[in-house]
Amino acid sequence: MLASKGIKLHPIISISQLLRVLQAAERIDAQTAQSVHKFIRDNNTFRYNFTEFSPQWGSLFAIQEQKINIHPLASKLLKIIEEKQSNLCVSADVTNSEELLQLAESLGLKICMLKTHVDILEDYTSAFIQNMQALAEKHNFLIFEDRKFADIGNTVKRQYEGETISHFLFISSWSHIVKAHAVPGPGVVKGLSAVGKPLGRGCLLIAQMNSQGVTVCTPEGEACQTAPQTTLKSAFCHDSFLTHGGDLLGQQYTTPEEVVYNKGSDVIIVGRGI
Ligand SMILES: O=C(O)c1cc(=O)[nH]c(=O)n1[C@@H]1O[C@H](COP(=O)(O)O)[C@@H](O)[C@H]1O
Repeated sequence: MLASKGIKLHPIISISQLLRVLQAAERIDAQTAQSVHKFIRDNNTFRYNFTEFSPQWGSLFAIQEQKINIHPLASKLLKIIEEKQSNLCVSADVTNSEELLQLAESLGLKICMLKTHVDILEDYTSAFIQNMQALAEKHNFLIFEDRKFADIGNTVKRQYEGETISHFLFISSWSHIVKAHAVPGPGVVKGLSAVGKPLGRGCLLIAQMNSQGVTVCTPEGEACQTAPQTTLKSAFCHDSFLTHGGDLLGQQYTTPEEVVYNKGSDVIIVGRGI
């Protein structure tokens, strides 16, 4: 009705955010917030074009449907998503290896991938890696080390095969997938490929980060095209984050609806929200 009068509405805050703010300011109690949430859920008249969740909306599923060859690891990921009916990747940004293993044990059955930042672990050891690999095997998920490589080919190659912080990380020896910024150009993929391809590893190229004030945006298609055909290609181009809002350090979240329905993401990454 408003649109017919030339008035365009733009949301500035979601009801969930509003409830969080009111509750934090002690203007409403938890019970009221919960009952409003329930009311909205039960009376939601907005419907997407899709009637129920289906991972087939993702770009990888579409590529697979067209019978185009995809990276074996991407294929494995799709299989896991289908088998487990889960496209959830948990980002376990903890600093203690025991805590990380516990997370992997308790969430393992429900996720398709576990994303790690081993460079923030205070007690990284090779025994920890072996335990993590055993859990990935047991619960059928992929390990995705979020080492965002962003340098010339020769440097990332060395970082990927070795790299020491307090211990040698040897990321290529245990992580099924790693991440790289597309910004340095094809060299970064070539460098990673030299190490990862013989091991059957995959690489996700970041086209654009979600953080506030982000300055670089590589068009997604372009980012993927710069990956040479002969090297390991990006396993998927989209990833995103659950819930609205953010944090005080520039993080910005979006909703599963937005990332799966509107952007066609294959996988949703969720960290602290879990
Ligand atoms: O590459 C990422 O995973 C990533 C890209 C991006 O644009 N923004 C982003 O937050 N991330 C990662 O996603 C995770 C988000 O964690 P939470 O903010 O706790 O959900 C962190 O591990 C970030 O490193």
